[in-house]
Amino acid sequence: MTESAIRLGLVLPDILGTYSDGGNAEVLRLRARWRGIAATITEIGYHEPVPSSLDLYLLGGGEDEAQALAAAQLRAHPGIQRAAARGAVVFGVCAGLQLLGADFTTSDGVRHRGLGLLDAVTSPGRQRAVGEVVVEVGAELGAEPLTGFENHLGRTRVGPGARPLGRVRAGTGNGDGTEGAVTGRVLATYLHGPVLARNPALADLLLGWVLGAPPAALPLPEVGRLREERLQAARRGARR
Ligand SMILES: NC(=O)CC[C@H](N)C(=O)O
Repeated sequence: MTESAIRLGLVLPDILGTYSDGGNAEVLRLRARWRGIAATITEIGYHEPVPSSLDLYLLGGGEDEAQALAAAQLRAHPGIQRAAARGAVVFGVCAGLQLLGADFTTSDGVRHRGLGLLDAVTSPGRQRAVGEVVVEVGAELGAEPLTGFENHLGRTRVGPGARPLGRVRAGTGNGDGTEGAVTGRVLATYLHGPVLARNPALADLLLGWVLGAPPAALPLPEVGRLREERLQAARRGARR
């Protein structure tokens, strides 16, 4: 990062905005600000140019049709792909995860090309995955279990060019016991919440990638207590 402020890009919030995933940008901005680091959010609307100059791009969830529109738009205006090639961070949620992959097939059976930033392919499952999710993640991603909720039909196969974020302990995730995908600085998950509000360690991991070093600790005991409650509730639900 060369500038003093972190430049966050909220990609197509007008069509990729289900379940308040846009809140992830706000969480990053606040967690930077609480440490005295300025951050700006650029909303990149449909039909607007997609800048390649930002530090971190966020893509949220969306219905099949919105997702197909978004993929076509972002392939035609490859600002994110150019930014990723020079090391910018890209973070996707649900439809965002699916369209960062090589391709995805929507529920009508139509296959769409993705942005090709993740070695992942998505096809429709037999039924929608809806509910709370708990994911165990490894030390390289902070080792804190992830919590969130999911609502998607697609099932995602992560290829050898990427790796899943972790193993599902409750819920469906990718559909094969794994959840999400990561390669280099491109990271994506099925979890809504907004997921970065529920999982501050994941928010700080992304900020650390932008800053070049992990940000200073930010103790917020209330957030920790809420997390513990949600994790316990989801685990209890999974045993039922
Ligand atoms: N919540 C979402 O983003 C849904 C993604 C995709 N349309 C699916 O159903 O699989």
